Amino acid sequence: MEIPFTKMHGLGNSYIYLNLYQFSIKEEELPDLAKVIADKNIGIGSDGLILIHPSNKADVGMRIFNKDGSEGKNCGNGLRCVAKYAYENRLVESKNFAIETKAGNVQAEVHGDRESIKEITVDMGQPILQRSKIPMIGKDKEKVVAEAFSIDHTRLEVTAVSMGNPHAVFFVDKIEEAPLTTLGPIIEQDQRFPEGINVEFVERVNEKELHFRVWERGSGITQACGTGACAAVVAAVLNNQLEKEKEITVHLAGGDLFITWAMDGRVWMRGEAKTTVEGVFYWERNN
Ligand SMILES: N[C@H](CCC[C@H](N)C(=O)O)C(=O)O
Repeated sequence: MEIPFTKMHGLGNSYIYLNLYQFSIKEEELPDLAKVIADKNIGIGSDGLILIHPSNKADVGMRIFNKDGSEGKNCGNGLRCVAKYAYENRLVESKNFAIETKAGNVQAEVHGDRESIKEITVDMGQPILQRSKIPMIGKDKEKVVAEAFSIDHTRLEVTAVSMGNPHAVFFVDKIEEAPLTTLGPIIEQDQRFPEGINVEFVERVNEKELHFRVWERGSGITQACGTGACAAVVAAVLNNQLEKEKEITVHLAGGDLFITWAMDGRVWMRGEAKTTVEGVFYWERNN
């Protein structure tokens, strides 16, 4: 099967993008396709697969699949890339339009002209803070903020935030000492998170900056995570480390994102999106 694709990334968080306005693929084939296409040896190599599809709920639709073939419900870096692709390829005419995700619609705006889009702003909506909606098991109190969380003989404090997809945020004194590779995969699968979890370690630099590293559910360490950066800023405000309404620079491994948790409760994300490769993937279903 010949599959036309575009590889794009947001701060090094790369996905293979398929334009389902051009062709279709069976639903049951998507997890296997995501695993193969994201594999650097037998596929193209990326953090996962993203579908850009016609929508009857918004101007354009996005679905995200992780490296392991599991489907996520939202993807901040993916949303910026989808917005760039949709505007450049005239799937939408306006610079400001709605994108459907499995977590609901978001509003995106591209900045710059069609030939040179500088950056994209996305209204990521309100974070979800109620334990049972993260989801996280335990006594269902309003929020999970700096809750004692022991794992693998290590005592941590977790703040849980959903941006349509679940995030466990842990504050550390020095980001370079964050136990990302040791505790990331264990926390991802911990039974306290019935649907798994994206894991972020965050260091507060000052009242307008955070350092950030992530172990993603279904993809492992990535260079950046847009929904994770939003969750980190929300968690920092909840822990009285930052204030609402200020634009925070989140320093991720792959670069900077600019996040604001506005007084009305909505989270705004601003950042780049890049196209790196266009081509055809030759998929033999048995590999
Ligand atoms: N990299 C994405 C998040 C992927 C989330 C996915 N790992 C999951 O929730 O299962 C981002 O930029 O927001």
